[in-house]
Amino acid sequence: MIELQHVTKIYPTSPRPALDDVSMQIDKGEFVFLIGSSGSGKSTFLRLLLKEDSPTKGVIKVNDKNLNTMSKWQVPKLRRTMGCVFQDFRLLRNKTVAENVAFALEVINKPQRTIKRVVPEVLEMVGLDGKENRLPGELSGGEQQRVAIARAFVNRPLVLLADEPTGNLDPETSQDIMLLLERINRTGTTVVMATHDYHIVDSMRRRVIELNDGILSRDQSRGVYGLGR
Ligand SMILES: Nc1ncnc2c1ncn2[C@@H]1O[C@H](COP(=O)(O)OP(=O)(O)OP(=O)(O)O)[C@@H](O)[C@H]1O
Repeated sequence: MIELQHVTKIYPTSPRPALDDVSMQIDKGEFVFLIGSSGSGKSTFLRLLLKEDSPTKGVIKVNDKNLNTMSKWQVPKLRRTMGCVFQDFRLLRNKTVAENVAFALEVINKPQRTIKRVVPEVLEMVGLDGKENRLPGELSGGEQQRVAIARAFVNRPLVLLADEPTGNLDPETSQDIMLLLERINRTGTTVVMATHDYHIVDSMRRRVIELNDGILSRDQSRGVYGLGR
């Protein structure tokens, strides 16, 4: 599903590699935590998967497609197979909950009748039915993140990439968001989540991949945040 072979990323302005000879494989349906201190390369890893940037060396494959040799016109198709969720929600402030989710389908030219059918379905799934006409500013942080997850999932991506999705939420709301991500994972969607939240990692016991100054320092199934915790 996701494969990295000896991937190195060196930014022109920075002498130290952001990723240094990283190899790994993530299979369909896995739930993976990507951990590591600030600057260890987690966001770089996610950006390379989305082909927002290219590796300096090495090969990245998503769904058996080599990203290095993929032509420009194939990139939107690649991105359609990957939903993204961020710490800061990134919702459109002047669109309602339903419009935010519908927008993700409009930009890929889904027919209106499909949009009318699937938007309420996904909003119900994330627990937001009854709030479809609210603006993001009229929602709590946890509810805003649910909208962002609905938007990322509405097109049933193969992979959900989440960069610190609970970073702005209190512990209880974070737990609710994790239950939702687990539910999405149970539908067969691979979830890769970068996080600093050790409570969540320790309580879920999923695969943990740790980066340390760009080097893959740990890959553990049913892992915890810090060894010896
Ligand atoms: N566009 C860029 N240009 C130059 N250097 C960069 C760029 N983006 C990231 N870096 C550097 O690459 C390294 C890895 O950064 P990255 O953002 O991937 O880390 P991270 O693990 O996601 O950090 P955080 O947990 O703080 O989000 C850091 O040393 C950072 O300064």
